[in-house]
Amino acid sequence: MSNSVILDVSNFSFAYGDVQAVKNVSFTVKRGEFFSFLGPNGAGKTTVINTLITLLPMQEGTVTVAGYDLRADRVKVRESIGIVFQQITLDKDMTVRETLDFHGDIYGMDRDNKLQRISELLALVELEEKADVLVNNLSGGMKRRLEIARGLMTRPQILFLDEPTIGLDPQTRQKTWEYLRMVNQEGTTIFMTTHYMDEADILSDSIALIDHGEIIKRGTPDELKSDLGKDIIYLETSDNNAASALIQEIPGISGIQPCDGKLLICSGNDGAQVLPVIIRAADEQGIMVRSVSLKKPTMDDVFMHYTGTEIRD
Ligand SMILES: Nc1ncnc2c1ncn2[C@@H]1O[C@H](COP(=O)(O)OP(=O)(O)OP(=O)(O)O)[C@@H](O)[C@H]1O
Repeated sequence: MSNSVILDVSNFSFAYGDVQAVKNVSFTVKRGEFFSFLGPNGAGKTTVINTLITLLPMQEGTVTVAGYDLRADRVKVRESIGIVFQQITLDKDMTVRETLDFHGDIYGMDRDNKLQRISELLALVELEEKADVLVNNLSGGMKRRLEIARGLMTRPQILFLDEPTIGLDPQTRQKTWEYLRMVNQEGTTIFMTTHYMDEADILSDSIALIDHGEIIKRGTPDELKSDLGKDIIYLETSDNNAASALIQEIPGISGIQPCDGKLLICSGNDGAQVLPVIIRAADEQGIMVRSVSLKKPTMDDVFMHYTGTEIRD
């Protein structure tokens, strides 16, 4: 394994009885990278992350985390990682400071190191003024920040976050993104699962798209978007099948597929020039165009293109 690879997943599969949740997945994450696992509900994200953080037993394949084998060195893996779960897992009867202190004790941190880290982390997540407030009396966003701080107590090499902003309001999501960026800039590798397109787009150096237990695409956000083409056209017609066959023949069209009653058309050329050609071709065949929209590719379009569906909430 090269030094720059901190997570190496090779031919990993996982089944819950008859349900094959993850199918022969392979990928690597580089040290220092902000990596996102993006996929709809039920895609297999939590199964992968829970295996990597040793909550689920390792089934098929080979995985190394921070250089440690996930089967042979589970304790070493645990010592190398921090975890922020999908659900809030804080003890509501502890104060903010006690939460961090207790976590340090569980991991056997010496007192000086622990106190130093608590003060650094309270500053990082801006909870200094809440240090002696009970968790029960914190807002949802503050709780999330405290969980991030707790995940960082032991200076993990990788911080794993499962849907870190689920259920948060837009402002608190933005704030959480800021903290995660800071953490990453301090050198911690981040492995995040999310089903929010914007979150993956804005934060990640690298994204793996997962659906039905398989990785269907990997790349930087820019690569994923530009791979779709220059422009995206959504078209609804009186006969989408016939229109699709027609449009495929038009030069510059790099992809076309049905999506929620419309056609998602990827154009390698300027969409504003391609669009009149499409409409004329449809008109000549007696196909009525009911609606049309033209836009630059976003992560939503990337997802629609590769899964043929919108994110399922
Ligand atoms: N304990 C379990 N027993 C049986 N099947 C399970 C169990 N946990 C998950 N599954 C199934 O495994 C598949 C993957 O689920 P998983 O929770 O990993 O997906 P996910 O992408 O994390 O979804 P979400 O975004 O909803 O958390 C789904 O089909 C799910 O129904």
